[in-house]
Amino acid sequence: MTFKRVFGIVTDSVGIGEASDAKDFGDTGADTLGHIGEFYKGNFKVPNLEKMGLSNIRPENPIEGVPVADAPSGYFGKMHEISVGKDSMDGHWEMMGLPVLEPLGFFPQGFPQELIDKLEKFSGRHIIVNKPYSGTDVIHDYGEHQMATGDLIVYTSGDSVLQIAAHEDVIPLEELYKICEYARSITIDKPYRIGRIIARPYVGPDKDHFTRTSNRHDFALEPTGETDMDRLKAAGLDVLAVGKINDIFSGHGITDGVHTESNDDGMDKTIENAEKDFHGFSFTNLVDFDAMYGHRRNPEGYGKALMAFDVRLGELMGKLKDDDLLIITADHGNDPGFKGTDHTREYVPLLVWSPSFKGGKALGIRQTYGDFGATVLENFGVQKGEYGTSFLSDLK
Ligand SMILES: O=P(O)(O)O[C@H]1O[C@H](CO)[C@@H](O)[C@H]1O
Ligand SMILES: [Mn+2]
Ligand SMILES: [Mn+2]
Repeated sequence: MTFKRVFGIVTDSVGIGEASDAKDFGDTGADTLGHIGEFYKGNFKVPNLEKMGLSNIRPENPIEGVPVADAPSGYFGKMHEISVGKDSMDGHWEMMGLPVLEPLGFFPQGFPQELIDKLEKFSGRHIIVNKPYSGTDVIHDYGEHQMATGDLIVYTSGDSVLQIAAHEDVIPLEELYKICEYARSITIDKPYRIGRIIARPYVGPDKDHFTRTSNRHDFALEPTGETDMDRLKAAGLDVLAVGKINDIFSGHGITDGVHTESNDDGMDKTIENAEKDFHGFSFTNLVDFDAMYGHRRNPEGYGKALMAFDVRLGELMGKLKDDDLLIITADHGNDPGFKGTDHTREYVPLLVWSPSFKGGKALGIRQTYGDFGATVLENFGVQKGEYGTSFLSDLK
C-alpha cells in the first residue's frame, strides 16, 4: 500500500520509558509517559492515542489511564536512538536518516573565556551567568539585573546549546538575533561544534511576571549531509514543515515552512495542510510538551497538554483521506517526574495510522529513528540513504 500524503508529528520529548542505553546518560528509570500516567492516577485520558495502540507498545506495563486496546486501529512500536546525544537536533536528524554519530560540543562548566570575550566584543555587552541553568529560572534570577544593566544572559543545559536570554525592551529582538547569528558563525567547528544557538527573548515588568515569547529562534548547525527531506524535495515532492522543523534543518529539504506559536497553533497548521491538495510529506513539531512542561518538571501541565493534543488529533484524523498516512513519534524523552531539568534518554513511541487501515499490529522495537524517514522514502519510491529500515510493507 502507498500513500499520496504522509503526515509526521513529533510530540517533542514524549518518551515511553528508559532506552537500553539510558544508563550511559544517567537516565535509568526515566519514563515520560509512564510518570505522567502515574501522576494522574487513572485520569490521564487520551482516547485517540489509546485506540491507535499507545499502551499496546508496552502491554506488560501499560500507561495508567490508557488501557491496552483489544483491536488497535493503528500500527504501534517504539524506536531506539543511535545518535550519541539526546537533543532535538539529534532526534530529528536521525528520523530523517542522518544520525549524529560524532558528539557535539558540550559545556557543563560554562563556555570558555575566549568565546565569551568574542561575544562581549561583538555585542558591546557584558555577559553574565555562563553555566547550565533552567531558562525560566535564569530570567527569574537575573532578568531584573539585565533590565538595570543591559548585560547579556548566556546559559546552557545538558544539551549542546548556547542560549541567550534577552528582555525584548532592553535588547531589541533584531539585536539579539544578530548576536546569535554571530555566535553561530564562530561555533560551527571544533572545539565548539555547538548544536544550537538559541535566542530566548522574554517580556514582563519584574521577576515574578517575566514570560518568554514565541520569538524564540534556534540557529542550528546545518545538516552535515543529505537528509530524507532533501531526498524528497529533490524528487519533486512537497515537504511542508510546521513549527521548529524549519529551524532544526536550517531550512534544508523544505518546500514550505511555517512558524508556530504553540501546540494548538501547530495542530491548526497541520490541519490546514490536511485541507490542502499536496503530494508529499507534512512534518510537524509540537514543542510545548518539552519547553513548557518537560524542562519545567511539571507532570500536571504535561498531561493536560497531551490530553488537549489528543482532542486536536481526533480533529486531524477526521480530515485525513484513505490514501493519507499519519506517523506520530517523538525526538527524545523529558520525564517531568525525573531529577534535574534535562532531556532523558528514552524509547520514543511510534504510532502509525490511516483511515484505510482495517486494524493494526506491532512494529516492534525499531533500531533507529531512521526507520521513520526510510518508510516515507519507500512510500514515495525515493532511494534511501545509509540508515533506516522501512516498515511500509508491514502496513496493510
Ligand atoms: O530551560 P530552557 O531555557 O527551556 O532550555 C531548554 O531548552 C533547550 C532546547 O530544547 C534545552 O537544551 C534546555 O536547555
Ligand atoms: Mn526536542
Ligand atoms: Mn528541550
